[in-house]
Amino acid sequence: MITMKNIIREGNNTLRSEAKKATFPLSDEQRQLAHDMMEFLENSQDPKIAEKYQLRAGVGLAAPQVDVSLQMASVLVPSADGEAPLFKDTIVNPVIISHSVQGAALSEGEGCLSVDRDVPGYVVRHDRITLRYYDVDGNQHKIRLKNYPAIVCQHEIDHLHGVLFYDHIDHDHPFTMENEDLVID
Ligand SMILES: O=CN(O)CCNC(=O)c1cccc(Cl)c1Cl
Ligand code: NI
Repeated sequence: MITMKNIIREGNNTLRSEAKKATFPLSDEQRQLAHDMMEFLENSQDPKIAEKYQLRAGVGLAAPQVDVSLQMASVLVPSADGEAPLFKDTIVNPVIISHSVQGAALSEGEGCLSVDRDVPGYVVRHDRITLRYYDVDGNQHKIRLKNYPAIVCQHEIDHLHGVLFYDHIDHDHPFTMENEDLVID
């Protein structure tokens, strides 16, 4: 199972590299990694398991964060009411093919398992995206996401291109937003 010791931190070059595009069929090792990444997210969102293994909670995890330079990220965005997740899948070779002009940022800012410090500020992203990706079986998907799930997928896609959330924060005006941009609770 993946635990915090498997997650690389700032200073490791893999985190700032362009991850390699996956080719299909994925190797057994790559399929196992996808399983392990999703399992980590489920574990990290279970208070008992997270406490037992000292896991920081996450709603996404990208392969570069476990030192694998591959364009693959698992996303598990729970719903507020404990029903079906807002989005759950492992996205391979994801591409944002269109997006809203309107931006959005989480009111709480963002955090990252690869960044061992709080970096306050609004991370302004696209509020709505059309995402094309492949699942681990090589099936192509084209989906539209908005608000929280859209923001999480953008955070993960950034990891595949060596970008970290605080790269988007304007450190002179960390909590300034354009008029039309949304602040999401
Ligand atoms: O790349 C994934 N992580 O670093 C896992 C830890 N961070 C989060 O779960 C997280 C927290 C807040 C906002 C966003 Cl957008 C995300 Cl993604
Ligand atoms: Ni992250």
